[in-house]
Amino acid sequence: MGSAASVSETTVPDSSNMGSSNQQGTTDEEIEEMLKSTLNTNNETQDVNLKTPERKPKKRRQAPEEDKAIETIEQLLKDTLNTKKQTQDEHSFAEVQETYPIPVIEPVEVSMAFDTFLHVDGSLYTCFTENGIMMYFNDTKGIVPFPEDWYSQGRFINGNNEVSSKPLSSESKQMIPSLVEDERTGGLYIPGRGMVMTYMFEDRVNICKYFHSDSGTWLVLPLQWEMNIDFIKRRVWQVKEALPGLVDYKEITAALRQCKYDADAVISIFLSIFGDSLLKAPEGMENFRDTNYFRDYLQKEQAIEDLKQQLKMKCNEVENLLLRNKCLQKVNDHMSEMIHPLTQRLAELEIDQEESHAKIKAMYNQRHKTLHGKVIIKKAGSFIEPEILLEVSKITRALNISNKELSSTLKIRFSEMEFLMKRLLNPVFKLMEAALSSAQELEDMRSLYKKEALARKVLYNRLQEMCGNVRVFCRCKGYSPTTSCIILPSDEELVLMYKGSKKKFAFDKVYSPRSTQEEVFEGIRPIIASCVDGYNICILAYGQTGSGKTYTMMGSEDNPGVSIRSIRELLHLCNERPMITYKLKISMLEIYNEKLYDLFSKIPKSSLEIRNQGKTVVVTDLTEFEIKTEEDIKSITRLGEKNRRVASTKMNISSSRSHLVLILRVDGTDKVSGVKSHGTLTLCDLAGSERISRTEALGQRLVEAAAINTSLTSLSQVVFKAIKGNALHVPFRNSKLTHLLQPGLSGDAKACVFLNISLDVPNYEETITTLQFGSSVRQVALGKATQHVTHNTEVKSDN
Ligand SMILES: Nc1ncnc2c1ncn2[C@@H]1O[C@H](COP(=O)(O)OP(=O)(O)OP(=O)(O)O)[C@@H](O)[C@H]1O
Repeated sequence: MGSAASVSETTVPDSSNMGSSNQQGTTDEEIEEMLKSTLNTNNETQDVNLKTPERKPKKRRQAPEEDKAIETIEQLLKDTLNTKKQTQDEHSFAEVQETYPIPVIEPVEVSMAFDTFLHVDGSLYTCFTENGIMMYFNDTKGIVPFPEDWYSQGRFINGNNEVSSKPLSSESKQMIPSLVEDERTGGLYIPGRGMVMTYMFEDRVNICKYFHSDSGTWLVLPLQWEMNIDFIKRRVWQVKEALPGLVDYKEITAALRQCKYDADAVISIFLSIFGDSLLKAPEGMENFRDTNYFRDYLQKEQAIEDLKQQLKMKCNEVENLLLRNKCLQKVNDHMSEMIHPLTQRLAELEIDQEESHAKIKAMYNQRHKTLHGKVIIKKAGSFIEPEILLEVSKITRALNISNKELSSTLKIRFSEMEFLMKRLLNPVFKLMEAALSSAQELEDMRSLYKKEALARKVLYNRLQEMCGNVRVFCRCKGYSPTTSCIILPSDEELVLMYKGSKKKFAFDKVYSPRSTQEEVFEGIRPIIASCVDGYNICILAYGQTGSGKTYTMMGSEDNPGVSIRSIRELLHLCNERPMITYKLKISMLEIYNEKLYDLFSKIPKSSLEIRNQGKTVVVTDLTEFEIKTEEDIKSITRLGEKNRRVASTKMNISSSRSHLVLILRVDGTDKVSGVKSHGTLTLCDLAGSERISRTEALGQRLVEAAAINTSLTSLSQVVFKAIKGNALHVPFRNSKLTHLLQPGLSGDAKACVFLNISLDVPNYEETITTLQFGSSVRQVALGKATQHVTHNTEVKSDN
């Protein structure tokens, strides 16, 4: 804003006028800088004067004293600087002053009164009165007379912010001296405005600062920047709206800053200064008259921002639409692909339809022609209504279509099947070839198997033959070192000592009293296997009562004997040969008093008859049970033992007085070769062999003993001796026992005899009898064993 000021010679800078900070402690550099700036200011003033030639003479003319004073100061400063350069000393300004004291210039009351003229167009001019003529500083022309017509086009403002249509300087002269005396008064040349007086007012204002991150401090915001703050913008706009005559936003912002950003205060100040002239916009600045301009600008800015957002959204939408379009394009392509065959089909159908129409038309025409002879047809009763004809034609068409579709589907299916058949044919051929070769292989293996099986049997029996068809084992019971009469020097020898004499016996195996049931069974296990191959086997236990025959043959449930183990072994062997189907049948009988009793019979004591059937013997009505499992063995033997007649004697109350015979028939059929085999295992627990005199039997017991003796004597003296002597006739029928055992004791069988003896001296007589029996049996050669096999259901036996 313009301000009235007076400049006198006293305002020339000196130490006292440089501001409080320059009074003390100012360095020489600072002083030098200050002096230079003062000089520059003067130079600038001169420059300005040079630039504005009109002004120069006026200034000289107006203030020769001032020029003189300036020259003096200039000279003084130059001298000071020169001296400083010469001495090169860093003396303080005070020292310099001391050395070169500045001459005191008496203040001359030469003052100029400046007024600021504010033109309605918003321009500010500095005016002053020279020789009664109002002059002003023109930026281009320099100092020129104040135009008369401007008086009505603006207002004068003095230092007290008083506004008038006439210059006020003369009126405000009274206050100038007071300002001149004040330390806070200063002068400043403003290009285009001239020399202005400045005064440091103390006032409290709001200051808009910004944070300077480099220095970390708050700095005052430059005016130009401050104008861009929304808060300021709104207030500027408020002022501008109220005073359209104001065109300088910077000026308004500065005023706002001074008035603590109170827009109303600024408006009132401007109004008080410039009056009503600011209420309308200056000519040529109509745009500013539009009070809504600023608001519009803000609104437009906002609108632009909104539009930008909308544009962004639209862009996104367009992008989405493009994507969708792409997808739709794909769908469209796909549909087009699908439509193509359909269109073709439609064209075909249309052709069909046309053909059908033509046919119908032809038929209709035909019918039309026939209608002329309607009477005749009607009479003939064969007239067809056109509607029916049309319906029939429709159905025919539909049928034709479905027929075509069906035939095309069938064609496709046929081609598919043909393709599949072609693919399958190869593997099928390969499979057939493989099956044929497998069948061949199977056949080869079968014949090989037959050969192998036959060879195995032949070899096995050869081995058995080499071992002998009759084997005698001796099993001893009860041993006491004091009372024993027997010594066992080896596994196959036995020495009987009595009254100083020694008798040595040799058998296939001698089992000591410590031998277990398992060990005893192991001795006959190889012979049992022959039964499965179709041989007759006979196992006997011979010995006096209580010598352990029943123990050896039957044993107990927990510790079974030879019979039970043999049946188990047979069962096991049968199951081991899956290529042969076996049937294992068991019967149990006893021979008591030369009579046979079926121990499985439901009617006890029924006597059985023995009949010869060729080379074999058959017991009539003998009960047989099939054995499939071990459980069967247990339950069946339990049943037999239950029925067994047991009579007690003096020597052994649990001793049996009958011969117990178990007969097992093993019938096998080879699944591969069809060969059938028939083997028999006869297990016999003979009755006690003791002498009658020792048992002291009487009555019934004596009859029993006599029967037992008969059968045993027959067994030892008749059968084995006969075999040994190669007699032409063997009297098997002398006793029921030898008759029943005939198949197992004949030349084609294999026999095992267990001699059960007691080692105690009191049993010496009976023991030696048993051992002699065994020895005589061992001498028997049974001849070559014969296998009972049937080839192709034909029975072959070479007895
Ligand atoms: N080797 C042995 N080890 C242990 N105990 C045995 C042996 N031999 C037989 N015995 C036992 O001796 C007793 C008589 O045996 P066992 O009944 O077998 O004789 P036996 O010759 O069958 O008589 P019998 O002719 O009167 O039937 C039985 O209690 C039996 O358990």
